[in-house]
Amino acid sequence: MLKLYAGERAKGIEAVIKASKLCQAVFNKLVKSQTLVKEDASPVTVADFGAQAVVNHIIHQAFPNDPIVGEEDSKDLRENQSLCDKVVELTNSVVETPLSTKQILDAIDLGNYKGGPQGRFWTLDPIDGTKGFLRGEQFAVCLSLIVNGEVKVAIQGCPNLPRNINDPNSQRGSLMVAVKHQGVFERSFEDSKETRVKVADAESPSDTSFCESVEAAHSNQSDTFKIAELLNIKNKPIRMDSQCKYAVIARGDAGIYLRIPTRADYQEKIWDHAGGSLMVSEAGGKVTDIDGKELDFSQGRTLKSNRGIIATNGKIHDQVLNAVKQVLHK
Ligand SMILES: Nc1ncnc2c1ncn2[C@@H]1O[C@H](COP(=O)(O)OS(=O)(=O)O)[C@@H](OP(=O)(O)O)[C@H]1O
Ligand SMILES: [Mg+2]
Ligand SMILES: [Mg+2]
Ligand SMILES: [Mg+2]
Repeated sequence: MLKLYAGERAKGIEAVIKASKLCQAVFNKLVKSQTLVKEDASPVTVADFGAQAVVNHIIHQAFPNDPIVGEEDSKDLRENQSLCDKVVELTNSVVETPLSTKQILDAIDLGNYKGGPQGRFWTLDPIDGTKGFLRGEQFAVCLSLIVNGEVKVAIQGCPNLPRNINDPNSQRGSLMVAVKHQGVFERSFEDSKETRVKVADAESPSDTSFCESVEAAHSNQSDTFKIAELLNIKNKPIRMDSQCKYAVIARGDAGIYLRIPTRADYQEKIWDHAGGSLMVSEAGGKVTDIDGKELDFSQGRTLKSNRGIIATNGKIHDQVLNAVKQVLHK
């Protein structure tokens, strides 16, 4: 008998592999001047648009009734012909049948769904960690399926992630695949052989290391320093862009991922955390916000009822949560 969500899992893998290839192609011939800067000061490149067009097109063909909550929209492309032409060329280099400009812009805008508590929808971050992507470091193509507010399927392509975190020269490229109640698996982009992964065994925070954003604006690094000190963590933090941090927790490379808000008014986006939270919980870990509340993906495009993120191997979650509360409530 076919497993639950087998079709969604397979299509998701196909879409994320194609989008990841597009991102790598852009990186290899990237000209910095092609980068636009959005209002929220996060950069967006032709690869973000192209990857969203590819994934949305493939998902929409396979599941025409499913809405999509995607990070990007086509507004900037509709106002910039040369940028638009580049996105069209790139997209058509990875899809099977060439698409018209209109089809590509419309595919990008399929990502305009508002989300919410009922029914099923996909959420896509075509490139998470755009800044890492531009530096040739970590980024991820993140796609998940949410049903009645619960994340059921997560596919995350991490083209630059070393398979062995302690060996930067080890093979790069990790594709993480999780389905609720079916575990989380890692594979390469070329070979479909999957290996089940699980979180680290550490019983105490001091036996592990923590990871956090490269960008000080995304997580308060002076607070995380104090939290690590309180938990007696001697290892240096692993600073890494993107949801690759969740993959690192799920694979057991680190025991803690902290994302401590730097501004009271920032609402985390669902596409930045949906896939990662399923991966970590399916690997045996735990993900909450900094108040210990479960992440609530039924609130629309953002996690408006949560503040910040704590992801751990599970066993040490309460200890980490207590330390976070102590430091933040001082
Ligand atoms: N102020 C603030 N606080 C928290 N998060 C923010 C903030 N501003 C932006 N973002 C989101 O951060 C996403 C990238 O997260 P990372 O963990 O990769 O950050 S970092 O690149 O390591 O700095 C990034 O995702 P992408 O835009 O997909 O790269 C943003 O959605
Ligand atoms: Mg962005
Ligand atoms: Mg993101
Ligand atoms: Mg993004």
